[in-house]
Amino acid sequence: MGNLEARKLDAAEKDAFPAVFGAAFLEDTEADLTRFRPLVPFITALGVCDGAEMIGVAGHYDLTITLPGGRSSPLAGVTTVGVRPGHRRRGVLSSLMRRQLDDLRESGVALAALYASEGAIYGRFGYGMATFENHLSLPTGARFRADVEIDERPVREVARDRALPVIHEQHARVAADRIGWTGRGDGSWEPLEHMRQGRQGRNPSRYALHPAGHVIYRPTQRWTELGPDYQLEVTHLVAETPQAYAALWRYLTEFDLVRTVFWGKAAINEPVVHLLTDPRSAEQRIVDGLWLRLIDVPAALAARELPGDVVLEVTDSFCPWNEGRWRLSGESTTAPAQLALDVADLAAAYLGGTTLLQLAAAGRVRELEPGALTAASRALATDLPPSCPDAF
Ligand SMILES: CC(=O)SCCNC(=O)CCNC(=O)[C@H](O)C(C)(C)COP(=O)(O)OP(=O)(O)OC[C@H]1O[C@@H](n2cnc3c(N)ncnc32)[C@H](O)[C@@H]1OP(=O)(O)O
Repeated sequence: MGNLEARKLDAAEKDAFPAVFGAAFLEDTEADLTRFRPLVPFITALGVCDGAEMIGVAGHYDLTITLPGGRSSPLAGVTTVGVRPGHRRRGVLSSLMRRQLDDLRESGVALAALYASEGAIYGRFGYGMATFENHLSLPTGARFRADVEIDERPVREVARDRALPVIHEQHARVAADRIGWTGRGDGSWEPLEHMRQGRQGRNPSRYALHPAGHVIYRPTQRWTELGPDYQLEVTHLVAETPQAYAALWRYLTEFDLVRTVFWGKAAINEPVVHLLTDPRSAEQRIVDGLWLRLIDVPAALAARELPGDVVLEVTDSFCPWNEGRWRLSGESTTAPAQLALDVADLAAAYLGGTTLLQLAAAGRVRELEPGALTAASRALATDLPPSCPDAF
């Protein structure tokens, strides 16, 4: 194998991009590639070639993310990372990550985030687990408490093209104050959502609108000797009020033929559990969600406008420009460090999804001056945990 240097792909080279990504995920039939191609124009793509053959790719979308405090920050939504089987464990991914983070730094983006296919891949590149998601299942017929208030205006099934404008408006209003929610301004959301529909034999999505919320879901039809055993898989559920939220869940849990409603991207504190007479009827499993990378530590800290003034000693072996002492405000300092941590752990705590106290309990954060750990942990913590309902 020759030179493994990653480089930016021009428009013509990007034609090869879907086939490499598809090969990496063993999803490269013509139908797979056709579904994926409309996304390519939205992706800033990097590739690694072995001679004339492209063997590895990585890309990103230009997204935004809502930070604690309500500010929206640019976010590189890292996506479509893959190396062809037969070319792995020789540094192709490392070369792609190197180039991607260098390019993003040069373009002035302070944050990158991704969903990891496997949990052991991205920590070495300075990504930390910043949000968690809840694989939540509810049996249909789960009873709501008698005092739950429901916005009784009807929920209606609507065709995709009529639903999307309403969905985008509702999402934008709600996303503005939900920590971790990504913005859809680059136009990639619609082709992404469309691409997922037929993926891995899934049924098309259905769109149900309420005047103050919506749910997008996919049914799976199954019949057993005892009758129907359908599942509804929610992919998006957005409500502008608690009463609309209750209306959407009632809609989902009262479906004829359906036995289970599943949502893989529920929040870890998903309010539906508090609507139920028997909260145990909700099955919940917490897994990692967004992995966040602070590409520019001082800019990222400044964007959060944190209270308190603790001095952090940050290590970052993959992006050494971040190493050094930083105040929580993002200002560089020569004052003695009060807390020492790696950039991946600062990223994990950055949106409030993990606290520094939790990380310290695992030995990942060292307190150098008494009191500094609690002060910094409180400064970064948020009242509600972050979540991110969009996949990319
Ligand atoms: C955001 C997303 O798109 S996530 C999707 C990621 N893609 C996939 O899962 C598709 C299937 N897998 C692949 O295409 C490849 O195996 C990749 C992209 C995960 C890794 O590519 P490679 O070129 O083999 O990685 P590379 O050789 O640069 O490995 C760098 C280091 O990460 C480690 N590593 C790589 N992949 C994995 C893994 N899946 N699990 C654990 N460690 C891994 C390597 O062992 C190596 O460690 P070292 O530095 O200690 O030797």
